[in-house]
Amino acid sequence: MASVLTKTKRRKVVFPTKKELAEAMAEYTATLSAKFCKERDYFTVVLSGGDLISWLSELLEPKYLESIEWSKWHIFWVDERVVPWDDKDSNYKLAIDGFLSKVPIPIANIYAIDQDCAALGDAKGAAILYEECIKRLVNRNIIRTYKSSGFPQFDLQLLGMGPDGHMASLFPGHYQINEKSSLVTYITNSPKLPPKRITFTLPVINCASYNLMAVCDEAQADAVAKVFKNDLDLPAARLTADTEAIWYLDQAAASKIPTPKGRIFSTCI
Ligand SMILES: O=C1O[C@H](COP(=O)(O)O)[C@@H](O)[C@H](O)[C@H]1O
Repeated sequence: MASVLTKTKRRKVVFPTKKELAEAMAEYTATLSAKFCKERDYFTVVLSGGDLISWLSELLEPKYLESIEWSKWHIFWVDERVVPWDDKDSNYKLAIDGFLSKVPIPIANIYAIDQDCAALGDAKGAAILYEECIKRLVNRNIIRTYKSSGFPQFDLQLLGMGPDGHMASLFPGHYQINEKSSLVTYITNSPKLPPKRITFTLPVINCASYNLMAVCDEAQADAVAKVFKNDLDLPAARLTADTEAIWYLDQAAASKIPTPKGRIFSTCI
């Protein structure tokens, strides 16, 4: 598969509180769910780990729980820690406990890291099997492909960023950020524990139709400011999308980005 870089501009919305950010993220997700379920009968959603999962609980409000066509959702992970499924560090466990067990998405539509590789700590094997899983779903037309490139195109990815500017398990200064041909790669010396992880590669991440990056708290403010100064040493600064790459920030996370005076909500390109 040839590598692809899309060029959608980065946009941000700053919310006064985390709660308002979470509400907007739920509304954004529900709107896209309606669009894609209507257009193609499937909605492919990619989750990350971290704080994001707790914010997703806004989707458990009755207005969403009752209206979303959950049976059409297909769930993937942008990155996963290579630990047993029931380990406290597992992104799968985090999402199951905090969100997926509370919505009627068919279990067959939830595509976790291979259970045996996870239990054995086999990062390379897990990456190979996850890539094969994605390719099978492309062949079944559950996942679309990006134009003529053959790269998978997910409908919506919900992403987070660490204080060092990592997104998914693509870390600053680590070679995985430069991978151009694989769909899924792995790392065995992640600077953030646990050390073994698998991750979508940048071309896959940037092929998604919609990428929503949600970041809260002051600990991330320096990294957010660097992203908005286009410091490409930070993997998160390389985030684009086919249709929209949008950053949802709370005021603390956005506090070091210079903004015009007197605006609480700001949107900039
Ligand atoms: O390790 C990880 O960190 C990032 C960021 O997490 P956050 O708690 O700072 O939001 C997360 O997006 C990624 O999926 C996870 O594996």
